[in-house]
Amino acid sequence: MYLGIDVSTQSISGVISDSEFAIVATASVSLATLGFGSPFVRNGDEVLAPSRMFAAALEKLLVALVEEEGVDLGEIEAVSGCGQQHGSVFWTKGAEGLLKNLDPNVALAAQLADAFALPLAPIWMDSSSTKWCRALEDHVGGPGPLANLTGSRAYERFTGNQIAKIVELRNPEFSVCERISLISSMIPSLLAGRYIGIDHSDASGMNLLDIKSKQWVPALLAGIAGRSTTGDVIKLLLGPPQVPYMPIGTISNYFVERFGFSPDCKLFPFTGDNPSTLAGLGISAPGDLAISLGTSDTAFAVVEAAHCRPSGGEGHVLVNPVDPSTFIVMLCFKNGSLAREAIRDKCCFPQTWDEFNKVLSQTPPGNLGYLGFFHPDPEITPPTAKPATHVFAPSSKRPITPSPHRVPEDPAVPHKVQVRAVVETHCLRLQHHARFLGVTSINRILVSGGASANDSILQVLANVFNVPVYLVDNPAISTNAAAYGGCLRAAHGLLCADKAEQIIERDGGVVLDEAELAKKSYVPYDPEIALKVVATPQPEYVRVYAGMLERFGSLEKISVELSQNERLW
Ligand SMILES: Nc1ncnc2c1ncn2[C@@H]1O[C@H](COP(=O)(O)OP(=O)(O)O)[C@@H](O)[C@H]1O
Ligand SMILES: O=C(CO)[C@@H](O)[C@H](O)COP(=O)(O)O
Repeated sequence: MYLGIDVSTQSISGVISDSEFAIVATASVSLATLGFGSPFVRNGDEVLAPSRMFAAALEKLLVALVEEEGVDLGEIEAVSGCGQQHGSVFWTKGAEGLLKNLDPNVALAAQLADAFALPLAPIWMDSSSTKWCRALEDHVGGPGPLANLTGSRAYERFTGNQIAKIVELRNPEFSVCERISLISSMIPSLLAGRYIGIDHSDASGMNLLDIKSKQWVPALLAGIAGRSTTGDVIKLLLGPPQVPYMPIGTISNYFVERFGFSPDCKLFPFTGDNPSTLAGLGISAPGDLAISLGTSDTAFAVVEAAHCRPSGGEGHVLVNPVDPSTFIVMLCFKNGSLAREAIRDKCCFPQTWDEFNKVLSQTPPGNLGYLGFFHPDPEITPPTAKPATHVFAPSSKRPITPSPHRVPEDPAVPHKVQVRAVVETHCLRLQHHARFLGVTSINRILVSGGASANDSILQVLANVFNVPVYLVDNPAISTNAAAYGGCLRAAHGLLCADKAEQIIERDGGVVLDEAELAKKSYVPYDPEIALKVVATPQPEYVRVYAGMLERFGSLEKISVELSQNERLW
């Protein structure tokens, strides 16, 4: 059996599959139930999470699999998984010693009370590093050169810029740091009982990795080091980037003794949650667009290397963790589920998704000409510096709302209009910005994430994109696509390791082309077998949305300008 684990923004999930990838068990634990309060803390533009919470989450997940699902973890042959992207973990001096000597009789998080130089570390929602973003871009000649090298212009949540900020503002804490992990490399480090490197794919979300050579870029490491440290020190703190599909060792004694894992259970690098979802949904075909409607809304697709054209504009190019001969292109919107929830809780009674859908059905597609932008958090795509809410009446280019910061209370914007506006805007922005990904034609959309359970939202998505929307026809997978990707990647890694061994035995010390090996060993899970269509385009409404796209683009620009410049109010 394989175990896939996903540590995302609001929960940790585990999926166990058999060797044919059929689901054996699943479990999920809300991060809000672990005794750390909310899974993240907002402090102005900073958004931070307690690193120790992720250790507590791993423990609670394994307890749930054993005690509630009755799984014998001794049957797990290999483990892989993923984490919310970009979030960092700053281990303090001596922390690896703690990992190596964990006492199986004591809970994991309790033993890591002194393990972190920064008990609270930035996660992907943090937008506080703008100054360091501009400095890094300047350091290499601007956003274009940085994007051509790393796949993205400088983004606030990208870990390199967050490290630069910590080097400058938190130097006493930084100076006692012995290792920097991403959340995705922290979890396998816990499982292995030693530090595990950051995989190529999640490393592409740091503004530090050359996505073609898959090495840290010395000039960028020096750029984030500032005056108080050096690029070489940061390189040591990050450790070498990790090949995503090669084994990293076996599980540590702590997990063998405490949870009954086999000492032979193999570990493979964890990756980012979006790349892992790509693996879980089996996205490899041209024309497939994955849309994840989790805390963030993201859209991503696979592109051939030849078509990968980072330009310093929108979106990201990431290394593909299952096929290194291709890349992933991705867009991320920060105001996804939490913005929809805010409108639901304000406009719907009872505050349920069923009621939300009922209210949505009270207005026609096109919302009688109303369009609304709801950003309780500063947005990533397109970037805004402040939270803002703007609702535009039909034909108007000036928002109705009197305050840029609050969801409008104005009776001129009925609740049902706001409900439709948040859904339509979220779908229109995906369509509008997907054009910049370089994905030439989209034939179908595969959805995942919490809101993919909502057929009414998916119907709007199908009408806006004018393509059918598919869901994996198994709720255990569709609600856990990122964790399921961990099972598939663990199997892929085992195959790569076996092939590597055969080649060495057959040919003696041949130099392995690991990328070629990965491609040959990658048998994408065949999604055709298990996919179901959940929404098909309705021609009369497709026309309505096609007619709204241009206005959407110009109103989005106005909304961004207004939110940058409060004086207008
Ligand atoms: N039926 C639904 N309709 C719309 N949104 C939903 C529905 N069910 C869950 N959600 C949203 O899904 C979000 C959680 O999604 P999930 O993918 O689990 O998040 P993450 O992976 O970021 O932790 C919640 O914030 C919730 O608002
Ligand atoms: O920042 C990004 C991607 O670049 C986010 O998509 C995070 O990876 C969080 O994912 P979810 O918890 O919303 O799935």
